[in-house]
Amino acid sequence: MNRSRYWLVVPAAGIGQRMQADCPKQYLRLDGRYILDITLSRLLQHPCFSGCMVALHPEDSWWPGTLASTNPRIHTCTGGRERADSVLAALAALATRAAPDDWVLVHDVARPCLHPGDLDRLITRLSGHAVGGLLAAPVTDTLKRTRPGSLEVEATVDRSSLWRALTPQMFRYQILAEALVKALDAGVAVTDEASAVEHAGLIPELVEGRSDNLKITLPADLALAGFILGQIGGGPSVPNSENQ
Ligand SMILES: Nc1ccn([C@@H]2O[C@H](COP(=O)(O)OP(=O)(O)OP(=O)(O)O)[C@@H](O)[C@H]2O)c(=O)n1
Ligand SMILES: C[C@](O)(CO)[C@H](O)COP(=O)(O)O
Repeated sequence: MNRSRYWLVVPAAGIGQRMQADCPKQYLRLDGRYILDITLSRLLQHPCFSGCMVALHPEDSWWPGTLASTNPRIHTCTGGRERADSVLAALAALATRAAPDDWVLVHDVARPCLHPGDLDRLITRLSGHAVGGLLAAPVTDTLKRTRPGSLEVEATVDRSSLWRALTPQMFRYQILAEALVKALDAGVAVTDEASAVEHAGLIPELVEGRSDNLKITLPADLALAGFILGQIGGGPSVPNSENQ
């Protein structure tokens, strides 16, 4: 019987530099709701989570105005300089509650369009796995490689085994915490959890996810996310009951 519990970690300490808005992008609104509230409420609709840790920027002044801040299931910690530092801070904040073999699902606050079917499939597929893995979407465009620092095409790249890494990324607590520390100590660029786990010599598994699990990054992404949410359903507010 699988006795591992499931914890949710949401890195939300970014400043959204590429969005060029007058607030961090997670505090922009879609249909009147903060992106952060939409993302958290979609995740917490799943009944598996024992708790949720959100990493916030040390100078975040928007959080107290969110719906999520009133939810007793959601806890916060101070994030770090890079995304990986924020994830590690959230894992440290969960250290007294999470067991080594428990699962941690890490999901970008900037991905509000996660489909509940994808979340459910990720959890179901990986629950018996020793390490964990991530949602990913196959690359569908023809890919070009340029010469470094130029726009001259050097080659067309074979895309048949290339995937776009999405979130959630789901790993055993101890494996992930140790892998992140090791990778950061080694100065490895850790843009997602899987890259740290790979650096530790372990093999994450991909679970195919929907390509519309968009990470809001540039100004044009905002309208697109609004459209996608309209298609897949915005979802109700964050449920308030704790699942222990
Ligand atoms: N120091 C950081 C940097 C990023 N993030 C989070 O990591 C996720 C993915 O990062 P990205 O899309 O790059 O967000 P930003 O860093 O906010 O954007 P930008 O790079 O344009 O500044 C986001 O949920 C972001 O809030 C974080 O928690 N801590
Ligand atoms: C974790 C991630 O969302 C996977 O696609 C991504 O790596 C976040 O960071 P990025 O700097 O925006 O690539």
